[in-house]
Amino acid sequence: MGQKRARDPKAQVAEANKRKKAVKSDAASSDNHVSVGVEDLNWKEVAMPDRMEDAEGFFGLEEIEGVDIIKQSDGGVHFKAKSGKPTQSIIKPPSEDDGEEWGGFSDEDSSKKSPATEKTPAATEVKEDKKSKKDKKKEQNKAKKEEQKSKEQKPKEQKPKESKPAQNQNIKAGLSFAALDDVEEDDGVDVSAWDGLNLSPETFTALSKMKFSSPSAIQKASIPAILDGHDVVGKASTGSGKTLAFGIPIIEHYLDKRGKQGEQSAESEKNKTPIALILSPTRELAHQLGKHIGELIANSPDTNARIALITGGMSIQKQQRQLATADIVVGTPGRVWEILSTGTGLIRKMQKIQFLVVDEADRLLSEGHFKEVEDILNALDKHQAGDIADAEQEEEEEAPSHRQTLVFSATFHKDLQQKLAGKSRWSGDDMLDNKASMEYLLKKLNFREEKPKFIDVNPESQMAIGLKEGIVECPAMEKDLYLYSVLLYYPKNRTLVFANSISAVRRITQLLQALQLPVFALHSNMAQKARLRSIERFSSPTANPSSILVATDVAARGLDIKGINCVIHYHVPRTADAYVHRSGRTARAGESGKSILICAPDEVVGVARLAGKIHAKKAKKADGADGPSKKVPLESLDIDRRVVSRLRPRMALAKRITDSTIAKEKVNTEDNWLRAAADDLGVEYDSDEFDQSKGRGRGRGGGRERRDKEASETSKSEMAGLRAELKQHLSQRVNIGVSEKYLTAGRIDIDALLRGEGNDAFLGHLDPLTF
Ligand SMILES: Nc1ncnc2c1ncn2[C@@H]1O[C@H](COP(=O)(O)OP(=O)(O)OP(=O)(O)O)[C@@H](O)[C@H]1O
Repeated sequence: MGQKRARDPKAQVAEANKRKKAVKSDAASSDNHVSVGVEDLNWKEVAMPDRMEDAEGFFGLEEIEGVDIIKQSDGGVHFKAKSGKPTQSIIKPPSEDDGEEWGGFSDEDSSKKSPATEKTPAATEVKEDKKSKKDKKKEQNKAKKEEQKSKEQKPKEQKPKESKPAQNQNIKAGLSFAALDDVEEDDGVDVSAWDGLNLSPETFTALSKMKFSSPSAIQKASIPAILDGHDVVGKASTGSGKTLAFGIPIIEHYLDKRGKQGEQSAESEKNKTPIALILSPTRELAHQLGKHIGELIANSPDTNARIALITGGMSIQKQQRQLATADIVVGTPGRVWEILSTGTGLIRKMQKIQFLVVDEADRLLSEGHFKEVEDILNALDKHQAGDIADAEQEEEEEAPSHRQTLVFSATFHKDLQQKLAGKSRWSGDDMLDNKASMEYLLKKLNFREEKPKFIDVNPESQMAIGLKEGIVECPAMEKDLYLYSVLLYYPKNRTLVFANSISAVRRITQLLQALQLPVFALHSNMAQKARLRSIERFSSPTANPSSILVATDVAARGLDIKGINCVIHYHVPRTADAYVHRSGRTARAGESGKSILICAPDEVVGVARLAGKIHAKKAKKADGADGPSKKVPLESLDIDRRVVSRLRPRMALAKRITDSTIAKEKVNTEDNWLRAAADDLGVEYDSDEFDQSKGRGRGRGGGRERRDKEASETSKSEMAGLRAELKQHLSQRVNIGVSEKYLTAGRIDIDALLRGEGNDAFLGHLDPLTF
């Protein structure tokens, strides 16, 4: 095993005398268990690469062969000769040069300077030093493979408990000395549970550093299948690690390919083709996928796979440049197609990908992305094609693909699932209706195998194990008030609130802002930078722990934000799948979390049906009988009505402020638009006249328009008055009359209030909410 270090001339001088002593005493000993310090080793200068462009990183590097590393209790490292080798073979022999100051680089091989070096027992290694770079690489690869092999053969119980696998991987051939420093600080975890998945040492190191001590069920099942070259359709609950289930095999393929090709020359770098295309339904998810796989790469020593992020809302030119040298492409279908179709030779490059990943497949293959996904798939499979004209040629039967197709989601429709699993036939006739169009795309995925491997690790439930589900019933017109109450009941919780429309997201955000809660918005009408900023502010570790993100379903899929403890459905989700994905933003990676539906009386039946559908299999199993389940999966949460009614005045004021602000914005936008139109026509614009001609205030919808107009006419001073009044309310007690405690302007810590302070009487019965 070889080691490298950065050469430090000063340290050489300082250690010279000490080294002489150590050399003498160790040379006298024939015991190969003797350990020596870093400066006692017989370091050899690393040969310069053939091409000067590759030289960066080689200057000043020295290496040594045949040593084992011994970690010291004080965190430092010592070295000993590998078993069977004498200590002398690794230590620097006493030489006249020892006391000399290092004079910088010279054309001469430093090993030639000292005749003594040539006579040492380590002379064979000096010769090895002169070997061609190619030979060295070969040896390194061989050593790496052997190391990996011996690791796999090693029975588990022989493995040390803590940190060892990471260390073993870190100290492999070819690592820089800086990486060795990392070993000392390495607080990685034992990753022996990943044994048997046939992963590279680099990936072991990365997993250890990322503290992923064991694979999740979907990772354990999918990784070997993908590494074996199968097409895989993977289904597993939200937050169960699906990204790395396909991310790890992609990186393994990258490492393998790199190992076979050796060092990338500048030329091959220019002609390089990506190995994977990962398609995601939303920009945020694409960014997250890139980040997550990027973390794996960053923690994997000597792994420089490049990721190109191809999503809307960002500079096309930059993305085109990134794509030219990318190993992995992650993107949304619209932008990916835009770039592929306008670039030169990009389609041809992309046709060589080894992996096509369709994440959140049931959404990606259905909603809104149909045309672009179809275009991309068409282009990927036209093997003789070099441009779009070819890609758009008439349909022809395509040969099975050389690439692997990996399709992942937490939810697949039953019949879609059966088709993916090859259990039912594709219908050729009805491909034009809506539902069939998804089938059409699935067929277009062009799996390389007749039946992809269908891996469903949680057939009973799509919901995460640590998730608790509750429902709060309230009058239809009081959802705002109940939302506010629930938020107050859960202080110090990072909460994601889902609404069904962009306008509702805007309104709720403003309302909660007026109530002085730390709230951010996320919807698809926001500029991309603002979207990312909202997520960043909501999720950053330094963010207020009570942060609230109000979002449309753009945030429902895939987003992995640490520390979301609670998901609130302000509007009932439109489908059972949407409920699963929304709720899946909490209770991720084995954590616990709560999902709360705020429900008007007329929504209850629909919700019960939805919940029944999701929990059907699980409930049946619990009941131990066939037929409809008797168990109600959602827990009904009672909020003390007295608390709610005390909050009502705050809410009324906050609503008036919000309605006025929104109405003003609306009137301004309308006015600006009409003014511009009148300008274009060369006529004078009079808003009152326009209102009269439009019949504002009369007929259907007139009441609403009148209210909007009135709200928009709230004067500045009236607004200031409302704000002052609200401020006063927020600072007042919401006192039921018994306790001295009160709900303050912010959000009270009810747990703290309950701890030994006897506030049940004040806040009423709170137990059901602590589900
Ligand atoms: N083996 C592991 N051990 C511990 N944590 C893991 C492991 N693999 C992944 N994670 C973590 O689990 C979280 C969820 O992973 P990921 O986003 O891949 O889930 P998912 O199954 O794709 O979820 P969704 O269906 O919502 O998209 C991430 O924070 C990730 O870092």
